[in-house]
Order: sequence, then structure tokens, then C-alpha cells
Amino acid sequence: MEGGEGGDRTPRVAVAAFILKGSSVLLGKRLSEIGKDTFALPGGRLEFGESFEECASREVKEETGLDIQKIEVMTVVNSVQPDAQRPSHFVTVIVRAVLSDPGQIPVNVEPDKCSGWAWHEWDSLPDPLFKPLEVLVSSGFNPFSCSP
Ligand SMILES: Nc1nc2c([nH]c(=O)n2[C@H]2C[C@H](O)[C@@H](COP(=O)(O)OP(=O)(O)OP(=O)(O)O)O2)c(=O)[nH]1
Ligand SMILES: [Mg+2]
Repeated sequence: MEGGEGGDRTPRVAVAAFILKGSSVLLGKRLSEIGKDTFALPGGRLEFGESFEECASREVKEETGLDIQKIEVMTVVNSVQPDAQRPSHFVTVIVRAVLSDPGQIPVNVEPDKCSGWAWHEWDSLPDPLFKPLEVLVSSGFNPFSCSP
């Protein structure tokens, strides 16, 4: 195994993106082992040499087909799951961004990892959220109102 799924106990860096459209954000239900059947942001692991913005842009494109712009780093979350079947620890950089072209429609490019992407009004997010996202939202974080 590559170890990228957290099979070893090395902390990893990831980037996840709030794509803002009107008062909605894009979420997809995860099918991967970590956080199965929970709603999460598009995102993934930082590759060697990448900036956070490059990683956000690449992961969003790879997972949704969307092009984003105005990428801003907002906060960072420490996501530790020490007791999972496959323990994992991600330091996740949270960014926000908007669509390069507001008319773009998300495509489920990786149907083995996600059951589909949809826009959700910030005031009525779906349940259950991916645990680290749930913790972030419960803490009062709001990608629409905070300054980077
Ligand atoms: N996708 C996503 N990841 C998040 C969020 N919050 C958060 O802490 N993470 C952390 C935990 C995830 O296990 C980790 C990596 O994202 P991922 O699980 O989607 O990784 P991935 O398979 O797309 O990675 P890759 O192989 O494409 O590089 O980022 C979130 O809302 N969405
Ligand atoms: Mg991902």
C-alpha cells in the first residue's frame, strides 16, 4: 500500500475547498473508507512542491471538472482519527474560491470516490457532514463572512 490512505501513522497535508456560488457551497457524499457516506468538500492531498492554491485548483478539477479562481486560504484544521481501522491524521488547509465561469456544472469525475456533487445552501447543509467539516462548521466558521 502506498500509505496515502493513512495506513502508516505519518501526518499528511491536504487541501479542501469551499466553492462559493450565491449562498451555496459544493458538497459530495464520500464513498472512500475515510468518512464513508458523509458530505464533504472537494479536496485531497498536497503533492510535492505544490502551493495550497495549486493543490485546490488541481483537486477540484480532478474531482468535479470545475475551474476555480480567487482561491484564498482561510484556515487550517487538524483532523486526527487515531482509532479508525486505518488510523489517519491530516492537517487540512481550508480554502475558498469561486467558479471561473459561473455557468459551469460539476461532473462526478471519480464515481468510485464520490456519489455525486451538488450545491447546498449554507443555511441548510446536508447531514451527516464529514467529521472534520462538521467540527469546522460547528465552531462557527463561515466561508462567506470571514476574512482570510
Ligand atoms: N475532501 C475533503 N477532505 C477533507 C475535508 N476536511 C478535511 O479535514 N479533509 C481531510 C481529510 C481527508 O481524508 C483528507 C484528504 O482528502 P481526501 O480523503 O478527499 O483525499 P483524496 O483521496 O482526494 O486524495 P488524493 O489521493 O486525490 O490526493 O483531507 C473535506 O471537507 N473534504
Ligand atoms: Mg478527495
